[in-house]
Amino acid sequence: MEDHFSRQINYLRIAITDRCNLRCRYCMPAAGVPLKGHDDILRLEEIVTLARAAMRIGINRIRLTGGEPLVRKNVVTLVRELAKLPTLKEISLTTNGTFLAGLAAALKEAGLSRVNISLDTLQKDRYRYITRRGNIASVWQGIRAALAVGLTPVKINVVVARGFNDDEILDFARLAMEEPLHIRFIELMPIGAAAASGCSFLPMAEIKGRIEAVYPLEPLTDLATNGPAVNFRVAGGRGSIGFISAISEHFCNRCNRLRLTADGKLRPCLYWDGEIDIKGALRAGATEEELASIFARAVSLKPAEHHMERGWRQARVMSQIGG
Ligand SMILES: Nc1nc2c(ncn2[C@@H]2O[C@H](COP(=O)(O)OP(=O)(O)OP(=O)(O)O)[C@@H](O)[C@H]2O)c(=O)[nH]1
Ligand SMILES: C[S@@+](CC[C@H](N)C(=O)[O-])C[C@H]1O[C@@H](n2cnc3c(N)ncnc32)[C@H](O)[C@@H]1O
Ligand code: SF4
Ligand code: SF4
Repeated sequence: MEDHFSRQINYLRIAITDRCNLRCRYCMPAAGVPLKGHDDILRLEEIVTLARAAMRIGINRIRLTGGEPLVRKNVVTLVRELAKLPTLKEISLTTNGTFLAGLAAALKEAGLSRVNISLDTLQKDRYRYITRRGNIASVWQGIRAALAVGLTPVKINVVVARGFNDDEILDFARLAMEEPLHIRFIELMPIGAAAASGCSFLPMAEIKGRIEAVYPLEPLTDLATNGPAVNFRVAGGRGSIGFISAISEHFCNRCNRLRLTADGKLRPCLYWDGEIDIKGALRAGATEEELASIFARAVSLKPAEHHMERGWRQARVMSQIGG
């Protein structure tokens, strides 16, 4: 369905849980966030019903996120049920990768198309510092498993902050030379815990400049995605590189998405705080057609662009929105 700014909205990001086994400094406070009660979270069959309704307004790609989507029980069953939706073209997943090794084969078999895996450092001790508890070896096992079972292209999400991990930009670029991985450098957004984390913004032009000084980049258009990244091939490399510059060069003019939070709110935009309580309508007995009209209303409320320069005054943190 087209929105008021002639953008085709065909992609739904579903946060299937607000829980996470990690506490990445730019995403969540150390103590975590107050979690929703069991009854407040959408049940798996409710997620499938809402996804089916979303298909009626032209959604044909779904990404599961969170929180950490792989801590949700029965995530494989959810993927299997979603994969049965006749007009769905793709189901993908954004994960921290720590539980992926044990689930990759089952997820692939259930119908998952591909995974994006978050990894902000290649250093063991720094990984534990950034995530406040994670074990980097488990992420690498997840990456290897994803490649082995064909959850490809495997994309690695690297949020870059000055003085935090920017000394590893070239190490990540080298990874794109050596491995069949798509490495995406992401500008830090001032959402949720980011401001209080002490992490400081590094503009994409600087990140890209540092890479290009060593590794020549050629524009790449054939990567299967309409997402926010601008992509490049690294001359002579096995992988590729993408840049997600949400602040310095935002991509809102080609926005294609809606978000559904774990507690059943539709968010027309990552940044704006306007939310529609679609869970309330679902539990009050709305028909699929009525639910589809709520999705259509969310599309009609999409803003032209974000205003992250105004900072963040909302109660939600990134893990509650799904990124
Ligand atoms: N500003 C903004 N950032 C987004 C949006 N969608 C995703 N991001 C950010 O982009 C980064 C990567 O997100 P992913 O979950 O991997 O999703 P994606 O980049 O859309 O995925 P692909 O379909 O593989 O391109 C995260 O930091 C997200 O918060 C968006 O609509 N607006
Ligand atoms: C909120 S996480 C949820 C999925 C999963 N737990 C993971 O980490 O991939 C989704 C994405 O948002 C990114 N993210 C979180 N906070 C961010 C921020 N302040 N700015 C930019 N990206 C952020 C994460 O790095 C991750 O790639
Ligand atoms: S970025 Fe993902 S893994 Fe890290 S705390 Fe947020 S939700 Fe958890
Ligand atoms: S910030 Fe909002 S309008 Fe911009 S790309 Fe993200 S969801 Fe779309």
